[in-house]
Amino acid sequence: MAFLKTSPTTAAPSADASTYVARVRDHHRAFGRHQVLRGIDLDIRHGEFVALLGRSGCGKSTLLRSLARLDPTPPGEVELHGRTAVAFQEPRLLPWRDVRENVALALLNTPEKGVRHERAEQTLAEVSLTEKLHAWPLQLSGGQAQRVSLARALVSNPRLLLLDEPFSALDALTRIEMHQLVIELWRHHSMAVLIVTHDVDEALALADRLVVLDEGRVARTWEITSPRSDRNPAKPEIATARAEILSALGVQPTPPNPNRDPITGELRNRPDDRSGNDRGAA
Ligand SMILES: Nc1ncnc2c1ncn2[C@@H]1O[C@H](COP(=O)(O)OP(=O)(O)OP(=O)(O)O)[C@@H](O)[C@H]1O
Repeated sequence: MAFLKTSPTTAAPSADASTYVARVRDHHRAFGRHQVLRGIDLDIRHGEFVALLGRSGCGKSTLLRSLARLDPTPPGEVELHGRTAVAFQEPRLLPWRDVRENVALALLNTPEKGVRHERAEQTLAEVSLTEKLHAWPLQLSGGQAQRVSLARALVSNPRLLLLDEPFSALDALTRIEMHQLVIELWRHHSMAVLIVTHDVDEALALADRLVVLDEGRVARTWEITSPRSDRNPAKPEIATARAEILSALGVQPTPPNPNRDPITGELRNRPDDRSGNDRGAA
């Protein structure tokens, strides 16, 4: 049974306009004489969850900004079929607006204030923040602020949600909660997601396809076919992909510890624990 399929191709399989939400073709981007993107080819299909990895400074955020239309892109290089929205590592909330207003501000094209507020309230309920509608951003925890940021991105019902290292400032347990939340939101909204992350395990836990950038191009992609509930890093298939991805990133892989809980990261059995509590029925 193939849990995991690795692909040596340099780009995603091509798709026609009805199947992709974004198509990037031979995309270049330079800052002065510094050429950052050198011919990116990437398709993102509707409803797909893609993780973008690469060494620091390789151009991940630059590509994300092109997809978000935050930077100018040459005609034909970045084609989008549907609305995009972005959430960044820092929640970037306006401190002088309450939580509901921060989310409603993403609906500037909706003239009726009551409708904006109603949609903001619905989206904040999806991220379990109904009780914080009238809180100020400074009163929120880091995880709550990031939930507001997600709600602000989702309220316009994007077809492509772009996440730029959204969880890297959060503690381990909050990150796990946020992973579960993002998967729920992704399923519920039937949108595509592109997440930029440095964390290979996060990418393996979340994404259907992992894309590694190197020297301004797509160096390699991995298609992950196993269900998310079955992506234990100790499994040989996942461990192999992990090692390949780390190698593509130029990192010496460390073997996964079979005694470490894949979800919480905690050690389940110490080496000297001979109680057999965790061995199950023979
Ligand atoms: N507005 C800008 N002006 C000049 N140089 C820029 C600008 N934005 C990005 N760069 C440069 O482009 C390169 C790629 O930056 P980018 O932020 O896309 O990398 P990254 O892969 O997201 O890095 P990291 O993982 O560290 O966040 C870097 O060398 C960066 O200094």
